[in-house]
Amino acid sequence: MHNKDQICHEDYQKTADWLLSHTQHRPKVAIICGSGLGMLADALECQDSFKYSDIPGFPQSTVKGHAGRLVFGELKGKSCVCMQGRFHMYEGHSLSKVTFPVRVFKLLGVDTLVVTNAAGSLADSYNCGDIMIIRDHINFPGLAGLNPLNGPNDDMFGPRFPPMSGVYDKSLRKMALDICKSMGVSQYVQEGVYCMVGGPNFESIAEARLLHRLGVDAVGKSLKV
Ligand SMILES: O=P(O)(O)O[C@H]1O[C@H](CO)[C@@H](O)[C@H]1O
Ligand SMILES: Nc1nc2[nH]cnc2c(=O)[nH]1
Repeated sequence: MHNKDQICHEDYQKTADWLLSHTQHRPKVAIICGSGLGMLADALECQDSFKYSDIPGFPQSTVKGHAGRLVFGELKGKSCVCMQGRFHMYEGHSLSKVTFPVRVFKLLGVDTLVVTNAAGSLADSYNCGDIMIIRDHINFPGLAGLNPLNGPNDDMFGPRFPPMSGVYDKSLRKMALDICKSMGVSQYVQEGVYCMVGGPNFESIAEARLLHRLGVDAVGKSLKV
């Protein structure tokens, strides 16, 4: 049994099957391109690209500047899939819609997810335009009970009580930092704690102070895990 907001396994599978029958790519890596990063998808070679509105079951992007396209292709010879635009809670999507693509990616065979988004920095040492690699997160809506994992658990996607202690893979974080060093841009790269808030308003000064005191380095309205 599920209510009208809940999405069942067959719904994810239908979308995954549609995609698998419309592209030869079999990506192991998915990249969610946040605001301003959609051009990364344009760099993929041998592209197969689908408008979200053409993909059965896919939510629609309403944010200005988000192209609303799913792009399959090769990056440095590796097959990957990029979301040009993500879904946010403040757009009115249920959390199961916000996370719908990630579960579809799992069914496509993806085992590595790269999430990116625009965020506001709170750490004293950060400069405007810096890139922060996420080491850990605080999911404020999640702490208050607004969690995409609410409802019956689908064991195919993971356990009922998933640990959150190692979700931002240490070796991938090190790899990202090493690459930035080799490119000579490591002075713009930080590692820190990301906090998700519901939005759509930006934080008040008191809220920003509170988050800073809680150890938040960057804040945004994009759900991570
Ligand atoms: O990069 P995306 O996912 O668009 O999200 C970021 O940009 C939005 C507007 O500032 C916020 O939702 C923030 O999290
Ligand atoms: N302060 C702040 N800056 C942002 N930049 C992009 N998203 C956000 C946000 O949610 N808060």
